[in-house]
Amino acid sequence: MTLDIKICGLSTPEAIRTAIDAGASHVGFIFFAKSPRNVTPARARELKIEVSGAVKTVAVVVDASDEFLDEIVAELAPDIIQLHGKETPERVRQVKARYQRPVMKAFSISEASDFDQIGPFRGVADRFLFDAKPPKGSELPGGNGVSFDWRLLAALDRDIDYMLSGGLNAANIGDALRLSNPPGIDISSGVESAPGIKDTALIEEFFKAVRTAQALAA
Ligand SMILES: O=C(O)c1ccccc1NCC(=O)[C@H](O)[C@H](O)COP(=O)(O)O
Repeated sequence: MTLDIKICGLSTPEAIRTAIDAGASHVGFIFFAKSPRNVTPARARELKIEVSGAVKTVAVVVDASDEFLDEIVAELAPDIIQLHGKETPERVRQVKARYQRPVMKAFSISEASDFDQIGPFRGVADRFLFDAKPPKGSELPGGNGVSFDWRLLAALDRDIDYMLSGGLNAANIGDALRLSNPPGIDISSGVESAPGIKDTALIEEFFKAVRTAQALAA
């Protein structure tokens, strides 16, 4: 099975090129004003020029209005919309219908019972993204660099398609893959030198660690 790898919160052409050259399958753009990774729809359109081949663009939004999503879709034309707020199954349905694109719904996980939330979204969202619960006081629902217990994923139905997210980095991705064997992984702050600043050496190091872990598992 091919492992999908999403590098999220990209905001420079250099970081996008590095991520794609290293083997990213997905690149994510954050549309959330409070985030250090925030980009405007117009900036995302410029950055998309760097995205080549089969690499998919992901628009990450938090409880976004139709007006804002209209602008993002008009500018970026993302392949996937990632809903990272408190969107309901009905809202996921609306977004899919209005924009005719797959939706990845994010959930915060800290214990096994947190997976109960996904029930009403099964067959509605195209994919899930399982992220860690934000630390107390964080203004960001994602991009916090914290992990949850990856062993919890072992209890999930095998037909659930998801990306593992939250606090991944070159040092821990080997353990994460070994313990959860996910269909996809997602990383943001683990390849940054400071909040919102992607580091090309850390991106390359992350992919190297992924490839090493895959070779060991083969
Ligand atoms: O990254 C952000 O700033 C962000 C802000 C608001 C909503 C979602 C956000 N990130 C979504 C992602 O998909 C991140 O890659 C994910 O939370 C993992 O981040 P990290 O723990 O830093 O690897």
